[in-house]
Amino acid sequence: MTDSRNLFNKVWDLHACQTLPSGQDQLFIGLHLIHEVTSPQAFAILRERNLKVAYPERTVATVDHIVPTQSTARPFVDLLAEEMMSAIEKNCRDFGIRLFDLVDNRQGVVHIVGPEQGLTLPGMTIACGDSHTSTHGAFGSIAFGIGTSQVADVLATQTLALARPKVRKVEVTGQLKPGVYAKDVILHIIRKLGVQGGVGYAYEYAGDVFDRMSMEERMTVCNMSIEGGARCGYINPDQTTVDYIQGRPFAPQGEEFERAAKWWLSLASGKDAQFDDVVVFKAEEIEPTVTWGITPAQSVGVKETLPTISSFPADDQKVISEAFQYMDLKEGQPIQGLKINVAFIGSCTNGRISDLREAARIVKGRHVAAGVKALVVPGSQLVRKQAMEEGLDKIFEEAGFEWRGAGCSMCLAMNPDKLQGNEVCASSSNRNFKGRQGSPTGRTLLMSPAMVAAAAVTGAVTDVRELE
Ligand SMILES: CC(C)[C@H](C(=O)O)[C@@H](O)C(=O)O
Ligand code: SF4
Repeated sequence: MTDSRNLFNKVWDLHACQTLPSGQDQLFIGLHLIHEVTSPQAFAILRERNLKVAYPERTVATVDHIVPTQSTARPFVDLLAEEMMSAIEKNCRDFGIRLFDLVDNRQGVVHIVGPEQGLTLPGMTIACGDSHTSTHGAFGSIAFGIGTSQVADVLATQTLALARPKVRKVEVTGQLKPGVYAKDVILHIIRKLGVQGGVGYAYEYAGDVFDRMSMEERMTVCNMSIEGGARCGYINPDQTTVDYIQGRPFAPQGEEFERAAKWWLSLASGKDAQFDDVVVFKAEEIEPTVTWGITPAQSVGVKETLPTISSFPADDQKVISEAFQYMDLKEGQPIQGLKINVAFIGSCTNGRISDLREAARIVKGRHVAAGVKALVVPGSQLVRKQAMEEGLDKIFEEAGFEWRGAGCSMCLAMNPDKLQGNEVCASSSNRNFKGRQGSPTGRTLLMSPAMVAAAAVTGAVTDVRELE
């Protein structure tokens, strides 16, 4: 008998304990990841109500947002950061939760660490008090961000009350052009479907382009699902998924692994799988993409000029002109050649080893442009170690980049790494909201790490293909 359910619905059905009177399902959560920003209040709720953590072995903690990337000496200079750090240390101790702290080389950005350690597996439900939890969907899991009170729910019950979203298949067919990366694919999808386009949906990314991608590229795509409004995004598990997981510390081993792998592959949406909606894009139409505005949908191909306000529907014109004003850019101007002040390579979107390799390849033998501050922040301590074994740190440093410790860094600037004044930052991260990078007037241009590298060495937005 063929199963016409897509992966999402198969995995959901397996984890739904019961339907609640509200119409929501009570969903069992296989893996709960926590970090220092959204967990303190949740533990406070537990303490207030005298509750225990139901399955402490199903929660894993790391620290990332507030971690300084230059010196991790304690106590941190920032007292609020020190308070959050001490809180997660105490909470994990008191409630028996595994914590990857700063002296543990498994520490890093939560969405880099889960997959790296083999905690993230296909067919799982994964929750974390962090919107970019969608990253873990790259493995064919249902993975989504939750709010602080839901973090408390998961800690206390290992379940959540949730309404089942619809599922949209987002297909990208054909072959990407050289110089076009996973980041460009997701920026293109968000540009076309909008930041609200995915509201009420889970996205299944399917088609040749995703089939050919490495796990790291798939994570880049799924990471930004939330920026397109989708609750989560996923890619069906295949041999690439299985190969990535094999041998990772928390993954099943030996015969158990073989059994698990068979099951993982069986979860993939079949040919007859049903979807609530299907959209199709052509890979050949995707260009190296750069955001120019204050939402991840406000982007253009590097060879394009910025849009005119009047080309948008009346309803959108206000926010578009607000974007032009904030970014201090003009309608119709080319994006290529726009001067930058800062280049940031890192984050849970693009802070993995393959991202650093690509950026280093562009940087090698070149130098950061005069007046540009450039930093590379590996997503985890293990990514950092791997990069150093490959000599990437030397390539970056010789080119004038700062080589930092692992953390969220300038993606969100809840730590000393911040933009100043109205600096323009070429950034490999995922959000370009007003003030996102730590200065209320700072300006962010999202792009692939290779494009950030190209901008760093030329001092302006540059088509990376011209540096090849
Ligand atoms: C701090 C955290 C709650 C936040 C998120 O939910 O995504 C952060 O990681 C971000 O990227 O904005
Ligand atoms: S790297 Fe950025 S997007 Fe990712 S968890 Fe940290 S702050 Fe959020």
